[in-house]
Amino acid sequence: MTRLHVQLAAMAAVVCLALAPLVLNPFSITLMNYIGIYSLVAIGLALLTGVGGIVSFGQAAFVGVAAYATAWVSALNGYSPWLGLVFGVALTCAVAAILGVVTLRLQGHFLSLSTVAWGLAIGFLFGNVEGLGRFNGISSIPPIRFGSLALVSSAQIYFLIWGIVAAVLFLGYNLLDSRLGRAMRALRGGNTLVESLGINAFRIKLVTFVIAAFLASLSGWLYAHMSRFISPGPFDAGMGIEYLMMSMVGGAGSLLGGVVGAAVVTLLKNSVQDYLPLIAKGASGQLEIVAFSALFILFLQWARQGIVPFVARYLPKTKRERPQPAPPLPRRAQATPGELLLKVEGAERRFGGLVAVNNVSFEVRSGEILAVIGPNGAGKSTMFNCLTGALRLNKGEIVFAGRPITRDAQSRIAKAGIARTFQHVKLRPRMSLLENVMLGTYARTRAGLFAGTFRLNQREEASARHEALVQLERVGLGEKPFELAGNLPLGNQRILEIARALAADPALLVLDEPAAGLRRQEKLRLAELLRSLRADHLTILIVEHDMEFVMSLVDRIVVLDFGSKLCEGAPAAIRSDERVQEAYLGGVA
Ligand SMILES: Nc1ncnc2c1ncn2[C@@H]1O[C@H](COP(=O)(O)OP(=O)(O)OP(=O)(O)O)[C@@H](O)[C@H]1O
Repeated sequence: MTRLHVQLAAMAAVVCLALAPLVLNPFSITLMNYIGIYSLVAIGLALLTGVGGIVSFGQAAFVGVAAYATAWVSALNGYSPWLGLVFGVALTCAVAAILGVVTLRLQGHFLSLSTVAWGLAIGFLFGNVEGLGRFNGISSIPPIRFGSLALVSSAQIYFLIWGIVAAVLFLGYNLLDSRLGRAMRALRGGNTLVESLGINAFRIKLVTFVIAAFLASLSGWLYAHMSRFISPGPFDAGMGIEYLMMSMVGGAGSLLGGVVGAAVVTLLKNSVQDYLPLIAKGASGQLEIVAFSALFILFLQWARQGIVPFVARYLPKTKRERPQPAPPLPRRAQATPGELLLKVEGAERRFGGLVAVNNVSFEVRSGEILAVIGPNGAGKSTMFNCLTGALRLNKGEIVFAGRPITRDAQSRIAKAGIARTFQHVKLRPRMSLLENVMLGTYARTRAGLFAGTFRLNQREEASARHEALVQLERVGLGEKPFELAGNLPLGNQRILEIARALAADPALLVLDEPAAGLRRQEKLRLAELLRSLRADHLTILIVEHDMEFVMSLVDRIVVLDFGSKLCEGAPAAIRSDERVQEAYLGGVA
């Protein structure tokens, strides 16, 4: 399947949607309108929950904020619904930004629970504010107007609703395929991965959160002016759960899944309401919820990943063109070989009473490969994490390229030129090799939200794509750039991480046990790659267990034992040092 096929399918869908009001009865058109309105919220949730991994139960509250805002502006104060749109969107985004700043630093379940809390709180607010009509709501909301044309009938507002849904899908897919979108898709890999790429994880979460709220606000605005009456019910916590259900049914992480999920849940609910009274006379009110929940549980059992990803598995994959040469991305000024690049002075890190790193000092000079070795628990990883900003030192100082970085955030350290790999590989398995490596170019590129959504980033994207391909070829993985990273064997996954780090154009490459879990042939390939990188004057700091691997590769070695530096020197000297043999090498030396 080519890009042309995808475009033709999208055009066919647009034509079908455009013709639908001609063949559908008014009831079905109204149902379609609701599906469109719900889709906007579910697309936002696909971004927030499916892509970003932030489970929110509170989106209905954002729909409500915009619906009440526009009703207040237009019905209670007599201004245009368009002013209501501006006010509703601005207010919702502001509320989301404040809630996001307060809650998005929470981790895991606590974050989701906080969405329940504010979802409930905002929902209750609507029913208790005198000026918003309490539980009676606000009526006589005017219709949206285009000049003299008022969108009164459901067939009239249909085109506006679905026009917005189509635009949101188009722009949303542009966004996902951009620098910012890739950063959003990396969020599920955890903060450490994201920050190690020079990305401010909190800022990306906040942007994603506000975008989802923005889409909910569009939905709220349309809802208020379509139904012309609002009350707290449609914005309560129950509806918040339903939106989440829609995005999961359609396929969390798939924007199109948001639309499919909204359609399936709305139609299913409608059918349950229609047919249940025939089966259980009299008790249908409560049974409806039971029947609906049972269907959802069955769905979770059998098609957990959602409808769109399930169907997509059986469709032919879109063929992509190999990236073409493009103007290179900016490069950083590299230190001259032999120049002092990194200086660690009196580093100390404690965990409670345990001193994991104790008064450790060493230097790395530009162009060399330095290994930090030591027995299990010697403090290598802790030292490594302090260097990259994942942990803070309790005492001591780290100076990189002449600048103290001791208290810098991880993303700032990454931007300064330290690129890392992980002991336990951190890749995005559902992203291609090329996209994984493109993540490494984040700090070298600039395109933001606007440029990404409106495709004003194409020159920079072409450069980033080509840079990623160059790095893939450099490490020997250039043959199948569109393969999914999760399909690679472990050895190649480790090498792919190195390519991603190289795409950042680092001044210092830090590798955390790169040979762990590799077979002999894979280790030889890795050593060959690292030698070729040294030939390119790259500076490498390596934490490794495999002595054979380290001895034949590196220029100097620092040995840690029980958190302290035991000694430092060339591999031959370290190999023959009795203290090292005793502490660590044992029979290997
Ligand atoms: N987050 C933590 N909380 C408490 N103790 C920790 C933490 N991280 C590490 N430690 C302790 O600090 C000491 C040094 O651990 P570290 O992981 O840095 O050693 P290492 O040399 O990397 O070991 P390995 O080779 O097994 O990875 C160990 O005693 C470890 O138990």
